[in-house]
Amino acid sequence: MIYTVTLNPSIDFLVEVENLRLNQLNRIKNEKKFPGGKGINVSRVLHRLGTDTTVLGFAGGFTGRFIEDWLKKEGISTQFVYVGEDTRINIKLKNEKGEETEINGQGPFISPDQYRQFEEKLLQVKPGDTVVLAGSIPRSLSPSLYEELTSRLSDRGIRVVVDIEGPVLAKVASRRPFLVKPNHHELGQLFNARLETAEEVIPYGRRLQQMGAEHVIVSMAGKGALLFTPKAVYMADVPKGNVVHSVGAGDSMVAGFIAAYDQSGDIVSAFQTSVAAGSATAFSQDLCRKEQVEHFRKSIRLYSL
Ligand SMILES: Nc1ncnc2c1ncn2[C@@H]1O[C@H](COP(=O)(O)OP(=O)(O)O)[C@@H](O)[C@H]1O
Ligand SMILES: O=P(O)(O)OC[C@H]1O[C@](O)(COP(=O)(O)O)[C@@H](O)[C@@H]1O
Repeated sequence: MIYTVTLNPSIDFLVEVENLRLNQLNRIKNEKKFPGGKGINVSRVLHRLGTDTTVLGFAGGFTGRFIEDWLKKEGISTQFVYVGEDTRINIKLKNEKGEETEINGQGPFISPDQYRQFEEKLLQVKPGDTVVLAGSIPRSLSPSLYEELTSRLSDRGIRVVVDIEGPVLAKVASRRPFLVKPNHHELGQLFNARLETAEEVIPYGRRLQQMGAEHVIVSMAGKGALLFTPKAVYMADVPKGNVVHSVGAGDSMVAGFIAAYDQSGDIVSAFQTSVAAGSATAFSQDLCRKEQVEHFRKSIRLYSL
């Protein structure tokens, strides 16, 4: 079973505004609401790809109910711990030029007792299961929580995948997760470097892997993606297409990789599916669908570097 952890879920409020002007009234041209948060997106894509998954995390108020109801309708099992304040709403704003601006909320307060309830549920996982720890850690919880959970779970034979930005990423890498997936900007921030090209990314991807992560995927939006395994480095082209909204594209990569690896045990082929899923989501309003992933997968070329 693949368990995803979203400590800070969200409703993603996608809005399109033409000629956005500050200090004036703007009207929305198109709007959509989706359940969001990295682990939740991973589970939604896993489910679409036919892989069993359970969502863990915290949910509160009317926004928390919106997410839980949506997942239930899609047939995805959830084990949320309920909290007193509302789950956050994240604004994803797109203008007429296709530029995307994100404003993410802080999220509700989690009490020590609520955290204990969550941990009890999480620690029921068994050797052979996969746990995805993804997205920001709420301010009321320990910033070292991902590192601690990665060590505890990995030591028990559980495959741990982590998607987090900031200094926590380096600390988590040293606890030997199965996979980490920063984008090139996040990787650059970690090492205080400006990374734009694959050549620039490669030494830093290697460094992150040498810190302890078994596999590293570095996505570079429309410029391709890199996979670092213990034996080799691979580069993938991304398919060309019209980007509708890239929210959840990175999460779809994580889901595509896990779903394909779960089925085939082949890392390189899983990377191909991962890129196909990322791009299929970027080319969609909501997350990708299985047929799209299968379609794009065929056109992705891989190079061993
Ligand atoms: N312009 C684009 N064209 C094709 N694919 C894209 C584009 N932007 C994003 N993607 C797909 O989404 C994946 C993740 O995008 P990226 O922006 O790097 O990550 P994140 O969503 O984590 O910030 C890419 O590897 C690619 O597969
Ligand atoms: O927990 P964070 O870092 O605030 O990120 C949450 C946001 O990330 C998302 O999961 C999207 O992530 P990606 O675009 O990187 O795949 C949104 O659904 C959500 O609003």
